[in-house]
Amino acid sequence: MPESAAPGPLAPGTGGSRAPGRERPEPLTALQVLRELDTGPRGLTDAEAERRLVRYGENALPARRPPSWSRRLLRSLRDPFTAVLLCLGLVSVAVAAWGTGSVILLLVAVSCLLRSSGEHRADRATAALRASVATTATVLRRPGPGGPEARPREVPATELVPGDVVRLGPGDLVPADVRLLRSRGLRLHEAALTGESAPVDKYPVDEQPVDERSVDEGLADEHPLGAPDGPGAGPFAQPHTCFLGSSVAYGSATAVVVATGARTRLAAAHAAPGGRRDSAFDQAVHGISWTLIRFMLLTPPLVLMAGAALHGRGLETLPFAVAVAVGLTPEMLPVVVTTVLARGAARLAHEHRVIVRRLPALHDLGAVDVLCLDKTGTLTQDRPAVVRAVDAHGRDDPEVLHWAAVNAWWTLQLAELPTPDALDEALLEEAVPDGPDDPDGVAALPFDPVRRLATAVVRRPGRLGTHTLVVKGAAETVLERCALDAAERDRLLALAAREAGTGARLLAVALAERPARLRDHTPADERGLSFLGFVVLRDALAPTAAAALGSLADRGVAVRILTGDHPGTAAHTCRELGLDPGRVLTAEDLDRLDDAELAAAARHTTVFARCAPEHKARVVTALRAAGHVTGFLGDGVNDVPALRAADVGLCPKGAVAVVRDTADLVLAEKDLAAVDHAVAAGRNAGGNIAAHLHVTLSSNLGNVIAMLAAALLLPFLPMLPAQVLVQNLCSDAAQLAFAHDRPAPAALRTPTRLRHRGFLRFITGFGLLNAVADVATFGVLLVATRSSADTQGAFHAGWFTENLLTQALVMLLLRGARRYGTAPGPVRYAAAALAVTGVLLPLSPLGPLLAMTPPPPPYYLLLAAVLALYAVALRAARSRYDRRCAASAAAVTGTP
Ligand SMILES: Nc1ncnc2c1ncn2[C@@H]1O[C@H](COP(=O)(O)OP(=O)(O)OP(=O)(O)O)[C@@H](O)[C@H]1O
Ligand SMILES: [Mg+2]
Repeated sequence: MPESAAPGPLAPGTGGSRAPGRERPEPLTALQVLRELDTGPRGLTDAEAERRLVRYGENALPARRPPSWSRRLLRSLRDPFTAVLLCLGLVSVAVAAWGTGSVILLLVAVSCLLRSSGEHRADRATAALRASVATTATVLRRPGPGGPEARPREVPATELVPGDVVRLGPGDLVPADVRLLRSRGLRLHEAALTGESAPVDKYPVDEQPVDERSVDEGLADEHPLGAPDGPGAGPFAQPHTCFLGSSVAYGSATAVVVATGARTRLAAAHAAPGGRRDSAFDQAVHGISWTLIRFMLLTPPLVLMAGAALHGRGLETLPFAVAVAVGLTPEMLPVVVTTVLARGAARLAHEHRVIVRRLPALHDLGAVDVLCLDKTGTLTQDRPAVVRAVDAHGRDDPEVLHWAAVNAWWTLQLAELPTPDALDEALLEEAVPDGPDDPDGVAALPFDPVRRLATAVVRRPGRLGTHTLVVKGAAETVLERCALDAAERDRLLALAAREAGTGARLLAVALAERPARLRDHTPADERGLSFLGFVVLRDALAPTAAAALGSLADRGVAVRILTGDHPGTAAHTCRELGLDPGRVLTAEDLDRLDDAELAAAARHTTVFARCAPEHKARVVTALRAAGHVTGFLGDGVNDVPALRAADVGLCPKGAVAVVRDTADLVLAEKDLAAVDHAVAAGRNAGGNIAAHLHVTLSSNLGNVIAMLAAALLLPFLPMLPAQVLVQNLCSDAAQLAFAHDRPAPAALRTPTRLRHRGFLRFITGFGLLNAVADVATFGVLLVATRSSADTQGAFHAGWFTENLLTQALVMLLLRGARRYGTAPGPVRYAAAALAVTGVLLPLSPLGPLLAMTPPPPPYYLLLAAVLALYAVALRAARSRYDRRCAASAAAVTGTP
């Protein structure tokens, strides 16, 4: 292979270096590109592909490789709490408060280490499963130079090399940067590259651009998704090149690989594909974090100013102020979150073969209260079988099946689809029309889920000068294009509805004779057809679908079915699965509703039929806008926009590549019951994270308020900085138990959702209650330590003990007995250990080291009384809170 064939200068195919000075350089023709890459239309030989793999390396983006340890550690520093802690640590070091500084930096280091090891564990747990659903590419390769014809073959996408000839079909990820050689109705999703959400037309250099055609000949009204990208939309605006990071929305193509791995445009642009909006969890945690961080940043200056104004203290209070701010931080939050999610993900992978591709999605899944599902391939097996074929009067007619098979055969042959569509496969199982008396293919427009039609143009033997258009597709779509009067059309629609009502899938078939021509056939030609009949097919239910729907209902997850199929078929499938379909809304109905009306309708509608991809996404968006955390489970290329729109996207094992790449969770077994396990794991994780946050922040906030009050009133510091930090270390260690907690099964029966505002109200209320207990102790201490020799030391020791004991009480009482039952578990043990530490540490040899003196014995009696009162108040407040929550949850959710 000549040096000039290196993909660098050629990729991606503008030939720009040859035409300096010209505005839009003429792109190389397909033939020139093949020659430059030293390959041919039949692809590379196996030996040559191997040589090039050694030379160019694996076709993998640097960003996709698992991150190194150092990178992981650095990444965990980006967490806002960790960053603030780090700043506080540096401030302490700057004012030479070495003790405070080193404790804080130790906290940061431990938190980062624990966190990265959690992530590493989760990655390792899913690595093998990931490999089992890795992306493959359909490539043409030959055994040797003079050997037999090249055959399309699946290889892992990482093994592609420049010069490989690949085939692309609907739902495929573009596996590298490729130049188109041939294409049929190809449209790509380039959203991950350009942000443009509408699919973009792509065509080889030598062909007439599809967008010009569409204006000329009426294709524009066929594609409600809008006009394609114009020129000048950045580095990805090249109609004849498809870039890594995009995926095929419609149509098919044969293309030659021009650049792989790090040499692709995507790698050069340093873009990470598939960036998504914040999920419900991200938003909640983000909101809470920033409120707290504002508080934290405010605390030290407040303490300093108060100290200066009231007691004439100077900068020497800074370490104390910093320690108080640190006391407020839930510094173990990132660790608890990562550990909880990583453990949940590892267990799901191990026990139920579910791959969690984005860790926070697990928490989101726990909060999901509406799950949208597509029908074909998710609830059914997507292995349709032909039952019969009927003519316009419902009589059996083999001719209909024959023409449907002709359409399937020639769209498959001419569109060079890597894999046939399931319906086409079913037709071809009945008959392969490639005998000498069968028609010969001329052109094809493959099926796409927006048009819901596939057309083949054929030449029939003995009919010179005419072409036959063979059209098959959804009943309404085909009938609309037939030359029929309204009454006859209605009669046929009713016939279709009757068949669909039995759960059958339908394909309508129609023909048209047209004078032969050289010019391309377009959708505008699919008019005035003569109707032939229907092919009736049956698609069996997925064996575990009914059970999965049942358990979702038990868990309080409302189910919505969004399908491209006929409303009758969808409703019947629902009934078979034990779900009441109610009134079915069709895409036509949806188009008449504005967003608000749709959100209202989505509350009561279970089935949405005849959905184009955009309709599915619209329903999901409407549900989210109505306040539901919405999941989407789908398998086809028509599900991609909805998967992107949902809070959590899931897909079954058999999903097309782009869906597997978009989904947050992949079920690696063809077993829908795994969804139920995943939801339970999500709620488990969400519940633990929420419990941790509630407990930690309420007691932290209480402590800080009390500490500030004491700092204002006392002539000495209420606690020394070292004491605050040690107390903090003890409670942090105890908090880690939340990462290993096991909620009671009762807690997994409802979605777990963290709401920013409700949460802040909770911690303020319980924080104030905690502060009241602290201030009461403060009074008790002043009385008890009055006669002590070392008043300050005894006061500090007394308060240290009280702080840890209240914290232990909060851990036990605030996480909710209902959610966690009364069985002993990690949190109980941790709380007990914390209480014991609180009592014994000031009495141990460590006490004097931290400048603490044992308080007088009567103090413990008084403290016991304060704690008993506090426990009673805490219990009562928590029960009241639970009752109010239950009432408002019922009012908000209703039955969506
Ligand atoms: N290969 C095909 N050729 C012609 N028509 C087809 C083909 N595949 C599907 N159709 C028609 O288009 C309709 C919609 O198909 P689409 O793929 O959008 O949804 P689906 O697979 O039935 O449903 P779901 O969205 O639940 O997966 C089908 O009901 C069928 O009538
Ligand atoms: Mg599907």
